[in-house]
Amino acid sequence: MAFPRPNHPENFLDPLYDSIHLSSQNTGTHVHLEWRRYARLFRQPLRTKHGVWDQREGLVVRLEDAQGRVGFGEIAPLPWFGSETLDAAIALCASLSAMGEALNSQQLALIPNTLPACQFGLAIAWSALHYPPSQTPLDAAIPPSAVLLPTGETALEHWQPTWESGNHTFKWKIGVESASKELCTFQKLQARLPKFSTIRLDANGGLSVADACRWLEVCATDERVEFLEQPLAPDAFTAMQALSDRFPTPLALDESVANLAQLAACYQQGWRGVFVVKPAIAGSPYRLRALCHQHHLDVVVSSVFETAIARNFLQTSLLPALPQPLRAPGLGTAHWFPDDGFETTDFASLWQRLTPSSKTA
Ligand SMILES: O=C(O)CCC(=O)c1ccccc1C(=O)O
Ligand SMILES: [Mg+2]
Repeated sequence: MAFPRPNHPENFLDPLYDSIHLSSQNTGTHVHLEWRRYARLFRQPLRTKHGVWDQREGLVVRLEDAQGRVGFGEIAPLPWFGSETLDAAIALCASLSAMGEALNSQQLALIPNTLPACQFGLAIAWSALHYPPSQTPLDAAIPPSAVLLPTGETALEHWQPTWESGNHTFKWKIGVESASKELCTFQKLQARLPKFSTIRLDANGGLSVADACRWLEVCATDERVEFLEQPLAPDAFTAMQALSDRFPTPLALDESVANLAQLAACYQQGWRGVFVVKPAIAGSPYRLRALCHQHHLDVVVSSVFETAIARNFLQTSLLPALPQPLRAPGLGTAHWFPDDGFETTDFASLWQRLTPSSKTA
């Protein structure tokens, strides 16, 4: 069983479900929470409009119930993208773990929407308690992930191994240097990428309307461009609607839809383009799944550089539960890290290597 069924007690994190079913015998079962910090250096820093990022920090969480069952989860906040901070996540974990025997599914279901990465991380740990993580998705065909290329000219030398490994969708960051310089580099990239590749351009909200138009004019002449992601800042929603009406290349929202409330709001305001969703910072994965089905959203499930714990959940549980057919997920980021042991699917051994939180908090 890859994903809790609608109607199943394990769907407890759905607030609607909770209000109806929290009286079930499940509520009384207490769990014990522990968490440990991790930090991973990138092989090379990632440059985006938001700045230079050189280290991914997060938490691995571990739930154990009275029967000795164990489930691992991961809290990987991205504060510069609008999620809570790592300190806020640690404070929540400290307060939940201090509850001792009083901690049960009800408290986990009450994590506020201001802590979306915590909602996600503890939901997947709860799920893993009941359904041991599998290594393979059960029912759906998951296309190979898009692979994130280095920013700038370095991309020109880095796409080939990806192509040879069978991933033909590339993602490239723009909006970092001047549009003229980046358009020039893009021309070289266009000349080198094979005919049957797919290109995603991600501006991280960093373009002016004028530069976005220059990019979209170029994109219109290259059918390999799948979409232009977040050309303008999130507050320029109306201008992005206007751009998407004016040019043939689809636009995708990312920063604009960092959490579930923003995702629902953009849909309500009429966005029918692509939604790049980062489940690890969006909130409850059950509510995310429900929203995607309810509105038939055109989503790309995207990485926030999580470890194998969160990524395994995305690949084996969430992706198969989303509306099919799927766009290529944006989970091709593991190659950004050296061989540091965080890509293992032996979560217990990963946990063992981390320092207990009493020594770091
Ligand atoms: O979506 C992908 O394909 C890769 C992930 C990615 O680009 C990303 C990773 C971490 C933080 C922000 C972003 C982003 O899409 O802006
Ligand atoms: Mg993006």
